[in-house]
Amino acid sequence: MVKICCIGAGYVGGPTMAVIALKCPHVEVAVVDISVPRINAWNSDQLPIYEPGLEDIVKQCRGKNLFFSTDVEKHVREADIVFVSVNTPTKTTGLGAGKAADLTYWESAARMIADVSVSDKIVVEKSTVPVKTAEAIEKILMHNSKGIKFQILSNPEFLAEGTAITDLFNPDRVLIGGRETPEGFKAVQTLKEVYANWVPENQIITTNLWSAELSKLAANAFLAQRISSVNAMSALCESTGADVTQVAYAVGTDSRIGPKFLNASVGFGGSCFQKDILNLVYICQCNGLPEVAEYWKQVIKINDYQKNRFVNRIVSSMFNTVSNKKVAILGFAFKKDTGDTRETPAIDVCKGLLGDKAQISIYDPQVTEDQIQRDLSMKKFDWDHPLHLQPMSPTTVKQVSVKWDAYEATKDAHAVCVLTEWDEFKSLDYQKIFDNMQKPAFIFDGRNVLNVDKLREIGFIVYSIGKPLDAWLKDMPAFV
Ligand SMILES: NC(=O)C1=CN([C@@H]2O[C@H](COP(=O)(O)OP(=O)(O)OC[C@H]3O[C@@H](n4cnc5c(N)ncnc54)[C@H](O)[C@@H]3O)[C@@H](O)[C@H]2O)C=CC1
Ligand SMILES: O=C(O)[C@H]1O[C@H](OP(=O)(O)OP(=O)(O)OC[C@H]2O[C@@H](n3ccc(=O)[nH]c3=O)[C@H](O)[C@@H]2O)[C@H](O)[C@@H](O)[C@@H]1O
Repeated sequence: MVKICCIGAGYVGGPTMAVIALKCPHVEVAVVDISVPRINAWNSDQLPIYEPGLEDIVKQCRGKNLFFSTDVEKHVREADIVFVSVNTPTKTTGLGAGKAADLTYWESAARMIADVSVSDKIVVEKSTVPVKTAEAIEKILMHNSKGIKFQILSNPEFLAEGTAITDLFNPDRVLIGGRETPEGFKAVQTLKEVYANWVPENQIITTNLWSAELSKLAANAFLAQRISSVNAMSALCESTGADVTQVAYAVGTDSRIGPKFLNASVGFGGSCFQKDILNLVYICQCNGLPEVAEYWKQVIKINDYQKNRFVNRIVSSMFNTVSNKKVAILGFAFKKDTGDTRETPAIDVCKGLLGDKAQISIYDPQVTEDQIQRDLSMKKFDWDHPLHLQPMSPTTVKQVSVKWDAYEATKDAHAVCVLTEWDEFKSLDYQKIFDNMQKPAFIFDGRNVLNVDKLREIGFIVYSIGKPLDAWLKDMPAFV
């Protein structure tokens, strides 16, 4: 029986390995992690991450050919293929701080693999890493290997949170990069055979190592660039009376451009887009390509601009101050169908409003109060380290309260902001919400999910990203 071990039981390691276990009953899969609470949760009824469809698969396979364990060394030693899916955060100090990828966790995993191995292994980069990381990993493994042979493959993951299981079941492609040597080709073939259990062969792309590593950074950069492009247009739409949804539709029907990923928003979030682009920018700078670096940096700048613009729009609409006003935040996760808050635009919007002394009342169907308080008090990039290295008990931000109900959160509020596109926000009773709010009652829709005409009929002053402005908003000084 082929044995697979995955180091890192996170948003990627957990779902990816669960699907491999489901699709390959003849393969034994162990997912290991240094975080005891995380592994305990994987072995319980309350999985550590919320992902539609995941629980069913884990229940089907756990204890049969899918195991979660903190005994990292044992499972690595026994495995034929070792996936490494650990954190690759942005460096916060030292050389490349604020841009470069911090490979501390990757390096320690590689050293441990070299230490404990007693047989040849294929080591697979599943984490997103800077191009040429495989070279460094190879050096660590080779210099510590006591004669054991390792083949390094790059097999970046393209799943998106909230749709991870369907993405893994029907990936647009699986990408495998390896050394162009007989041993390298053989290793690529071995991994290809695993995926071929459910992915059509013509969708399994094989490349050299560097192309695979760079393609992952490139794909995320292209995706984020689309959002920044449409968000840049949204600002122009508001100034001109064009409607960004209509513009995006008209542009997206061009088959060369395509309709997906053109939803204007309060800004993109998630653990990877910003981190990976910053990393790309750093790599370009290190390779003497400042113009290319500047080009990609602009994607982040527009994203920051969009988040600031949203906060400024709220404050300027509300007589230029939100001091002591209650602002209800609907949605804190970085997108719907996930409880993940990493780099969610809600953090920046809330911090911006808190900076203007607002009282904030937050409701999200999947995010806990502890997580929200943690996010609002944590330093930039601290969130992307293993749990046990994060601040233990967050300082409570006093002007923030967290509710378990949208009606409770919006009661007596001066304004409501929709920051995540949860489906349930579309069908709330907005008449009831309006009746219980201070007047004038404002709604700022950062996701363009609400029925603007209906809200205006009820009496709300409505702002929707990239849509023609209410007369009220037009008359307010444009601090945006
Ligand atoms: N979250 C996502 O949707 C995607 C993430 N990625 C990439 O995958 C990688 C992992 O991301 P996530 O799963 O989101 O992170 P995560 O933070 O959810 O999981 C990483 C896990 O690795 C564990 N870990 C760290 N060092 C370890 C070590 N030395 N030994 C054992 N366990 C260790 C941590 O405790 C943590 O549970 C990152 O490089 C990310 O860029 C790629 C595609 C999608
Ligand atoms: O490397 C990664 O981590 C992953 O990053 C993204 O996946 P994810 O961040 O989970 O979610 P997306 O659906 O891409 O959304 C990212 C952010 O962009 C926002 N977004 C997305 C699409 C859109 O049209 N507009 C928009 O504002 C979302 O609300 C969210 O905040 C990519 O889509 C995955 O392919 C990739 O594997």
